[in-house]
Amino acid sequence: MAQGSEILEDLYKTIVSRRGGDPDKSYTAKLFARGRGKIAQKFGEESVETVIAALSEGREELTAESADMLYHLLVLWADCGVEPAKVWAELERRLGVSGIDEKKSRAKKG
Ligand SMILES: N=c1c2ncn([C@@H]3O[C@H](COP(=O)(O)OP(=O)(O)OP(=O)(O)O)[C@@H](O)[C@H]3O)c2ncn1[C@@H]1O[C@H](COP(=O)(O)O)[C@@H](O)[C@H]1O
Repeated sequence: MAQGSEILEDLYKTIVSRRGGDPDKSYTAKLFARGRGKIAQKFGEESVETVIAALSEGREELTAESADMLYHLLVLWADCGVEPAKVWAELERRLGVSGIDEKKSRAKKG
């Protein structure tokens, strides 16, 4: 099975390729045509559905809702021109930095 990041990179490429496509043939093209507000709204809805699945449904539902949420997040990144590699780099930069320590250093700065 492909690595998670490879799947997300491939999906991102597919999503970008749908820009300007036929909204009757591609759900992604339909989302792009409806604009960033709609894409962000769909991501928000899928995020809430993921929370509901985690709190009151089973692992299968949580898995499916997580996939919906990730797909819509990638459409949002594509619409905003954020490449997945940028996000991987940010996550890599944070590797080994405790979230607790990072928050403390922010409090000192502020
Ligand atoms: N991973 C996904 C994916 N996950 C969810 N969805 C679609 O997201 C939609 C969510 O349904 P909703 O009823 O919530 O959304 P909606 O119909 O816009 O509802 P409203 O907001 O209009 O009320 C469904 O049509 C799902 O099929 C996805 N559509 C596409 N992909 C991937 O994107 C690729 C390209 O898809 P197309 O652009 O459709 O060719 C596919 O091969 C998949 O790999």
